[in-house]
Amino acid sequence: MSTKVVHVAVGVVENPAGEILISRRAAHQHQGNLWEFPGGKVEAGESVQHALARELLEEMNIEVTECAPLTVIEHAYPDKRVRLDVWQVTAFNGQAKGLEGQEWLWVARRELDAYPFPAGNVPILERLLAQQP
Ligand SMILES: Nc1nc2c([nH]c(=O)n2[C@H]2C[C@H](O)[C@@H](COP(=O)(O)OP(=O)(O)OP(=O)(O)O)O2)c(=O)[nH]1
Ligand SMILES: [Mg+2]
Repeated sequence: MSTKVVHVAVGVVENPAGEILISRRAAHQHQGNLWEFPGGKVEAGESVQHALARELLEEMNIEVTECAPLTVIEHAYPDKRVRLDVWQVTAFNGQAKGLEGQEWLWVARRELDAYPFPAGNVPILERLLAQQP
């Protein structure tokens, strides 16, 4: 396996109803068919916050206006290492849309564990479930 770590900006977007935005990875993608928090690779020379804003706009029509770092997770899949730089998006403009044709949903926090996510997401899910009032 390559020792290169893929740096990924990941957004946990919460709406005023307290629901969280999840989307489904396409079958052909790495960790295909699993659910994810929208986001994508940080490009060379780009800040994580910029990548987060760019990816959420490109994938979900969400314009980030307020965000805060939540956690950073390093995970090695059999074929790829990732660093998930996870941000909580607490304010945004725009209506969510699957701009890449992907399925997406607003989900109540306590229902997040009903959706299959990549193994690297386990610590994020634990954090979010622990945060609920
Ligand atoms: N966006 C996102 N990626 C995740 C999550 N969990 C997880 O392991 N990943 C992994 C899967 C991929 O290997 C990588 C993200 O890459 P990506 O395919 O979304 O990147 P991208 O949006 O820039 O897409 P592309 O243009 O390269 O196809 O991080 C998650 O919750 N959200
Ligand atoms: Mg992506």
